[in-house]
Formats: sequence, structure tokens, C-alpha cells
Amino acid sequence: MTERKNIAIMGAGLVGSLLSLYLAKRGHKVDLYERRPDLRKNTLDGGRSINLALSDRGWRALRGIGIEEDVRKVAIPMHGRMMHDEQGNLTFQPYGKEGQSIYSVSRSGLNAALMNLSEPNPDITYHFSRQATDVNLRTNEVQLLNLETGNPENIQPDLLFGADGAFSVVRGAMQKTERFNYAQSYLEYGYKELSIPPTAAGGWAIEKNALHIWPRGKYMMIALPNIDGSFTCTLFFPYDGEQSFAAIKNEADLMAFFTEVFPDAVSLMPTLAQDYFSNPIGSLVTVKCFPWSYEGKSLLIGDACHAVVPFYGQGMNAGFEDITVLDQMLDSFEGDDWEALFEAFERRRKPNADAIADLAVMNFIEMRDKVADPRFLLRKKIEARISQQFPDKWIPLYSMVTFTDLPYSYALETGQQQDKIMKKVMKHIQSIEDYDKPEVQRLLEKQLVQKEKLKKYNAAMEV
Ligand SMILES: Cc1cc2nc3c(=O)[nH]c(=O)nc-3n(C[C@H](O)[C@H](O)[C@H](O)COP(=O)(O)OP(=O)(O)OC[C@H]3O[C@@H](n4cnc5c(N)ncnc54)[C@H](O)[C@@H]3O)c2cc1C
Ligand SMILES: NC(=O)C1=CN([C@@H]2O[C@H](COP(=O)(O)OP(=O)(O)OC[C@H]3O[C@@H](n4cnc5c(N)ncnc54)[C@H](OP(=O)(O)O)[C@@H]3O)[C@@H](O)[C@H]2O)C=CC1
Ligand SMILES: Nc1ccccc1C(=O)C[C@H](N)C(=O)O
Repeated sequence: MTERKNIAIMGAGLVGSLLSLYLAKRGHKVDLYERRPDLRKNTLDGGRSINLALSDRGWRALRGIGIEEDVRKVAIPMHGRMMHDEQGNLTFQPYGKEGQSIYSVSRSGLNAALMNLSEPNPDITYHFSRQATDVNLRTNEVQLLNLETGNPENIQPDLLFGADGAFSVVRGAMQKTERFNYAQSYLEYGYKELSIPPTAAGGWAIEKNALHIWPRGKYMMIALPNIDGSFTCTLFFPYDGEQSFAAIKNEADLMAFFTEVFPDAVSLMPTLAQDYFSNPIGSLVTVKCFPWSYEGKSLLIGDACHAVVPFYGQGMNAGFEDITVLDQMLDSFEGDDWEALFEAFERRRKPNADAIADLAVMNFIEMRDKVADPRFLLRKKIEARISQQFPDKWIPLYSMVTFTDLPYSYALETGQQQDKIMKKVMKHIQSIEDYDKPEVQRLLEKQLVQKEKLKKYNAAMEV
């Protein structure tokens, strides 16, 4: 057991709130400082990012503090993608094998559940309406603004965790230190949240157990189900251009556009104009930085050190996995060398954070464009057959990311090798039946042997 520390976490979002439970479990005293008021007392969601897709990495972290079962009760399984074309025709693509799903959960519901878990714990204290405004990394002093009184406050914890999201103030302080690498990159797209209400009977107006996609090449809309029967839709759309946020100036423009490109959705969206003109446009940014810690006194975690665009549905899952990994490292941590611990943590996580950032950008093109292509869907079916036939040699990229805890960097690299094989295989495929052709089987066996050899070679080089 290491010495009990006074720990401050900036940001009581999903990652900060979960982290507090893990740290308190190890006997530390934890104070969380959150810019927003207590969301449990506020029924408004702020109109942004209302639900999230939770998958295996996230579930694992929730299991670690015993909240998995409670969350499952309010999580809606989405077994696959449901594509809507411009005529309203539907195509379904499963995410994985039978029984593998991603889960739609309410962001505020999950955040509140994590907060409630700490209620009986005397070692965890939430301080709401406290905005971190500046951090002195050398002394670990944090300046806060009490947004209720308008007064400044000061704290000086033993350890400081920056879980303050994509626009982190703690990271901002690190950016001013020497040799700190930082890169941010915005997409030319923004997002706007819209909604499909429950039916009059209180049910779901479209298939409940799917993630709906209206792929339109350069842009798309998606919808995730909520437990009250509604769907939260998100339009991912260019800021500028012929079809863009800038081009939709009034209700007539909006209705004409939606009726033309999302005809089956528009009839289910009675509050479309109101939602569209009152909800903000969110920006989409990737943040990469290094290091994530400063002199063993402060550490960034979650979006604060690796904000990714949302297209893989992995941002929160990756942040939760940070906690699982840190907790594993704390298992064998003795003494007081937090600097060594933080450095080992950031070295281990950084390649994986970079990989999921890149995978997320790639998945945008898949979702908005490729899923509308019958050949792409055929390729997915063929890949599922390969994985079925060679389960120990082939896990599809999407499954590695979503349904395993294999490192994201391994998934990305293996996915690239598999992509090359698939391109060769698909030259012989016109229909799913072609999978059994002898030349396809021969090609696959040859390619899989080569892939195994490459894997062994790479493993040997790493030793
Ligand atoms: C549209 C959209 C859809 C998404 N969908 C998914 C999904 O399906 N699955 C998934 O896994 N991920 C998804 N994500 C990503 C996910 O939202 C983030 O990865 C996740 O919220 C990160 O958690 P966090 O706790 O690190 O940061 P946040 O959730 O941003 O929490 C940071 C907290 O810090 C507080 N804060 C900020 N600045 C300060 C300050 N100066 N002082 C004090 N407090 C501060 C904020 O108020 C906030 O409560 C999505 C993101 C977006 C934008
Ligand atoms: N990777 C990505 O593309 C994105 C990731 N996210 C993640 O999801 C979390 C929750 O989302 P949400 O509830 O919508 O968070 P918010 O939109 O409320 O953003 C949280 C904070 O970030 C500030 N902010 C928002 N956009 C920008 C910007 N473009 N440049 C600088 N500061 C900005 C907001 O400032 P103000 O109060 O002035 O608006 C606010 O202080 C975010 O905190 C973030 O971690 C969110 C959006 C995009
Ligand atoms: N939650 C999201 C939010 C925004 C955009 C995509 C998602 C997804 O989850 C996509 C899903 N993983 C998919 O590949 O179909």
C-alpha cells in the first residue's frame, strides 16, 4: 500500500468521476472540481452529445467498480448498423458475431450513476461550479473560479489529475512547459444534435436495437436509441459549401434539404426546425500531445490528453480504458515514485491513443460513404466468414476495437495487414457463395500463413 494522497481531479465528467472511485478504493482522498453545476439537479442536457455507444473496454472499467449490472439495465443493445438510403430502403450490417453489440447509454445518466456511487464514500468530495482557470505545475497549485460566488479559490493537492476534457486547462498549463508536443486538428465538419420522439404508443419509431445511419457520401446523419423511446440524431455536415451548415439559412432551406435527402427521417422529426435552429453546431477535433504528466505531480487522462473525433464511438471507452490500465499499474506500484508510474503509463497509452484517433477519422469515411456500397457490405460478410473459419487467426478490425481489449495500436496494424489480404480476396468474389471457391480458399490459406509469419517476425523484433 502506498501513502495516502490528497488528490484533486479537474473535471467530473465521465472519466474524472470514474477515476475518483478507483483512486478512493485504494485509500486516497479525492476531491473533484467541476465547472458545471451538479447535473443530477439539472434536468437539461444542454442539447449536446446526449447518448453514447458503450462497448467492451468501457464495460470492463465499469465492472471494476461494480456498476456494470446497473448500467446494463438502462443500456440499449445495438446489434448493427441500419442504413437508410435516399428512398428510405433499409440495409442491416451486424457489428460482430451473434451476441456482440454496442450499447446506447445516456451520457448524463451514466455520469450521474458514477457520481451517486461516491455518495456514501467519505473519501470522495465533489465541488461543483468550480472552474480551473490556471495551474502552477511546479507547486501543483490550482486557481479556481467559484462560479456561484464569483470568488477565486486556491488548492494545492499532492497529486493533480486533468480529466477536464478536450479543451483541458491542465493540458493548457503543460503546453507552456518545455518540450511539450501538442497538435490539434479540426475537421471541416461540425455536428448538430436533432431528435426523433417516441411514437404515440411510447415505443421506438424505427428499429430500436440498431445504430441508424443515413450515409450520403460527403455527410451523414446517425441516430442512437434512448430508453424513453426517442432517438438522438446527429447530423455530421460540412461547415461550408453547397450542402453545408452555411447553406441552410432558414426553415424553408432546412425542410427542402431534409425532405430531399432524408425523406424517411423527416416525417419522424416533428421538432426538426426547432432543434436545428436552437441547438449549437459542435466542432470535431483530434488532440494529440505528449507527455501527459509533469514531474510525477500531475497527469492528464481521457479526452484531456487524447480527444478523438466520435466516429468509432470510442472516446469515452478509451478514457475508461486509461483508468483500467492505470489501476492495473497501481496493483504493482510500491513506494512513492509517482513520476516513474506516470511516465510508464503515458508511454504505454500514447501509441494506443494515437491509433484510436486515426481509426476514428477512418471510420467517418466508412460510415458516411462506404456503408452505402453493396460491395463494401459483401466484403464485410466475407470477412465474417473468414473470421468464422479461422477464429484464432482473424478478428475483423471493428471487432478488435470494439469487442476486445487488444491494444488499439495492434488493432490498427493488424487491420492494415488484413485490408491488403481482403483486397486480394475480393478480386475473386462476386457473391457470398464465391467464398467457398477453391481459389479463394487457397489464397486465404497462403495469405494467413504469411500473416502469421509476419506476426512472429514482428514479435521477435520487439523483444
Ligand atoms: C457528438 C459526440 C458523440 C460521442 N459519442 C461517443 C460514443 O458513442 N462513445 C464513446 O465512447 N465516446 C463518444 N464520444 C466521446 C466522449 O464524449 C468523450 O471521449 C468523453 O466524454 C471523454 O470524457 P472525459 O471525462 O475525458 O471528458 P468530458 O466528458 O469532456 O468531461 C470533462 C469534464 O471537465 C469539465 N471541465 C472542463 N473544463 C474545466 C475546467 N476548466 N475546470 C473544471 N472542470 C472543467 C467539463 O465540464 C466536463 O464535465 C462522443 C463525443 C461527441 C462530441
Ligand atoms: N473530439 C471531439 O471532436 C469532441 C469531443 N468532445 C468531448 O466531449 C465532451 C463533452 O462534450 P460537450 O458536452 O459537447 O462539451 P462542451 O461543448 O460543453 O465543451 C466543453 C468545454 O469546451 C469548450 N469548447 C467547446 N468547443 C470549443 C472549441 N471549439 N474551442 C475551444 N473550446 C471549446 C466549451 O466552452 P464554452 O462554454 O465557451 O462553449 C466548454 O468550456 C467535451 O468536453 C469533449 O471532451 C466534444 C466535442 C467535440
Ligand atoms: N457513437 C457514435 C457517435 C458518432 C458517430 C459514430 C458513433 C458510433 O458508435 C459508430 C459505430 N461504432 C459504427 O461504426 O457504426
